Formats: sequence, C-alpha cells, structure tokens
Amino acid sequence: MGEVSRGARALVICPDIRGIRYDLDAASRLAEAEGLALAIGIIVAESLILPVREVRPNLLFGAGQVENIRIACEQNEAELVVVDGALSPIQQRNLEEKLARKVIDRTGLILEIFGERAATAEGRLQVELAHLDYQQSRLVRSWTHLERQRGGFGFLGGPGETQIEADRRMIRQRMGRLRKELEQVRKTRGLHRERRERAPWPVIALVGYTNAGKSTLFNRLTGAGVMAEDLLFATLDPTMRAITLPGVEKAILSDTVGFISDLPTQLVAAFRATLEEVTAADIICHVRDISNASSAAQKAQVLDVLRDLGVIEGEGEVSAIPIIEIWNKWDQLEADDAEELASLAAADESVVPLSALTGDGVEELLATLGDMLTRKAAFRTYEIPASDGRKIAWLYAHGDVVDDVAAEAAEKGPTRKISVRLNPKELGQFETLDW
Ligand SMILES: Nc1nc2c(ncn2[C@@H]2O[C@H](COP(=O)(O)OP(=O)(O)OP(=O)(O)O)[C@@H](O)[C@H]2O)c(=O)[nH]1
Ligand SMILES: [Mg+2]
Repeated sequence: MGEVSRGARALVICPDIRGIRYDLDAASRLAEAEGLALAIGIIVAESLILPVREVRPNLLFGAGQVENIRIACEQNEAELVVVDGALSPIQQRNLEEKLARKVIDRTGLILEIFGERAATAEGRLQVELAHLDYQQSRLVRSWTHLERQRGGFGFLGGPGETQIEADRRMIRQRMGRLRKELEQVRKTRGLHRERRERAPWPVIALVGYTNAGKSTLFNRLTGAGVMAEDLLFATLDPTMRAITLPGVEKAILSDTVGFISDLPTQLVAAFRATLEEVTAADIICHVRDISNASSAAQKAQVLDVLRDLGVIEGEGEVSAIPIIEIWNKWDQLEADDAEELASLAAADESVVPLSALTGDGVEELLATLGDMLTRKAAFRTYEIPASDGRKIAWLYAHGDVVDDVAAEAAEKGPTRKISVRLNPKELGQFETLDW
C-alpha cells in the first residue's frame, strides 16, 4: 500500500459527463466511489458530483471547476483527489499540477485495492501485471517506483523524468517475467481443478456484486472465518470449502471476487482468470444485495460478466449452468418493499430470499440446492460403442435411460445411442471418469 493513501484525506469527485450512458445514477456512483476509497483506508473529507457538459482533453473539467476543486481541497485539508472515472495520463498530470495534489482515477484506485488484497500467488501476479500495464501507459510522469514492487505503486513520487526510458524497459522485462510465472501458476491450478473435477463432488459458486454478502453467506454455510466486511473487494481470491446438503453428502462451495461496474480494462483479464472456477461450477448462486437501491443495475453488471465468461449465451439470461438468485440482506428491507418482493420471489422458483446476517432463509437455500443437485435435470444423448458394456451398464445403474437405439458409426462400428437423464453429480462422474 502506498504510504500516503492510508489515512489520507481525500476529495472524491464523480464526474457526470453529458452524453455518457451510465449504468448507475450519479448518486449511486458517488456512494460506490466513496466505498472504494474507504476500502483502502482513505478518509473521504468531502465528495461531490460535478456535471461535465463538454470533456476538456487536457483537464477533463472546466477551468472554473478545477479552481473550485482546488478551493474545496484547501477547505477540507485534502491531500488527495479521487476522480471516479477514467483520466488520461495527460489529464491526470495537468490536474495534479493545477491542484498541487496527488490525483488518482477509478482504475488507479481499484488497482490499489487489488494490490492490497490479493493473497494468493496467482492473484498477486495478476494484479502486479495489471498495475504495470497501467503504469506503462502513464510513463509521461515521474511517479513509477519499481523498487516498491507490490502494493503501493501509486502515490509517492518516484525517480525523475530521465528515468523514463529505463523504467519503460524495466517494466517490459518485468511484465515478461510475470507472464511466464503466471503461466506456471495457472498450469498448476489447472491441474488442481482437473483433479477436483474428477472428484465426484458438485461445485456451487457464489458470485455477485461487491459487498452483496457472498462471504457472509459462505461463512454461514461453512462455518469458515472468511473475511466478510463492509468493504468493497473484501474477497479477491477464490476460497473453497466442503458443505453437506440435504441428500448430498458433500458439495464444494466457492466464494469469489465481487464484481463492479466499469472494471479497469487492465484488471478484466486478471478478474476473468480468477473467475474461471465459476465456469466449472454445477450451480451458480448469484448473491444480490436486494436492499440496495442499485440492485437492478448491479444484477445487469453481474450478468454481463457471466456473459463474458461464456456462462450465459446471447442477450437473455439463458445459462449453461443453472443459476439461482439469492436475494440477500432481506433484514434491511422496509416492510412494504419486503412484501412486494416476497410475492415476486414466491412466483419465481430460481429466487431464494434470505439474510446471511441473521440466517433467515438459509434452510430453504440448502433445501433448494440439495434438490437441484439430486434432481435429474441434465438430459444427454451419448453414442457409445456397443462393445462398451461398462459404460452402458453404468448409465442404466445411475441415470434414467429414456431411449436406447442401435446405430452405426463410421469409425467405431456398431454403437448404441443412449438418451439419459442424470443429476449434475452423475453427469460429472460419467463425463470425467477414466473408463
Ligand atoms: N444487514 C445485512 N447485512 C449483511 C447481510 N449479508 C452481508 N451483510 C453485510 O454486508 C457487508 C458485505 O458483506 P461481505 O460478505 O463481505 O460481501 P461480499 O459479497 O463477500 O463482498 P466482496 O468480497 O467485497 O465482493 C458486511 O458488512 C456484511 O456484514 C445481510 O443479510 N444483512
Ligand atoms: Mg467477499
């Protein structure tokens, strides 16, 4: 973590640029930006929304606005300005000059948080890579500080302008090394996952917007002490634990990194790799903070990421992996809202209302998950060599065979086309067992 940031007093500014279609309204964006600042211990001295009618390439804001920001900084004794948007390197440098203060944008802020939180080897490598990528584009100024490699890249000034070329080369070399290391770590993780896939246990992944309550729910279901806090991005690295469900002796529950709108492009790849686990899940639990005014926009963001990961195909919500929505923080709803939402939830069997905090609704969730995992929901048709008696016998023993016809495949000779209903566990077993 950069020494200046923790405990630094900051002005948080949310530009509201005309012509941009934002997913969240300005007030929600501002609240989220304050949350991001708090997440790395910045003291928000004041926060404001600034309408931008026309983007100035050199400053983003108009000259008058910049002067107002400067005055607000002085009045609030703010040493740092956080702009909840993307600043070009030029805009950032000019703003810093005009304001005589450190300025960071949303990407810089999120990178700082990720830098502080990433705990696994892979997470650290990904974040460092993302950070270097961001720095590389910003080497117009002199704040790179390659000695302090992880965590606090950001706020302190670094070597002088003459260092830029050397820094650039160092960054390139370091990025190359990191990529190689990452590849190695991923190979190992891939092997682990393969091994786990072969283990006949279904995997349930908790996904959702940051601060929705995934880790709180994870802890409630597993009794584990995963860090759950009122902090954005409290969890960065996936965590797994075994749980027992009605009718299911053992399932693996996986807690994941929270999503956020406008994730810095540098972090998208890192983020996606962390979420790869999700694509191997048997059930996805989409945890939503249903008490949040931005709940619907947050849901849209989460669905976009799932679409990105290839879990959801096309424009709708049709998913290759069954998704249930957990309407969390039910305890925080006003009575009127609770009543209205309860009737919506009752009409939709993929919705489970609950409070991870109080535990209300958790039994129902466990029952739903148990039921989903034991239900024979998957329908598959396999063409199996007629001589492969073991596979055929296995399907008859475990699944509900719906159809079984003799066929002929060019290279395999006589085959049987067997259509069968399997539950997710059996499906996983059949497709991954070594025959
Ligand atoms: N009132 C209420 N608060 C909750 C509930 N579930 C979680 N919280 C609170 O919401 C905050 C965020 O919870 P986490 O479990 O850390 O959220 P998360 O989704 O894991 O967040 P990230 O790891 O940042 O993505 C904490 O302060 C929790 O105590 C709930 O059902 N009701
Ligand atoms: Mg968490």
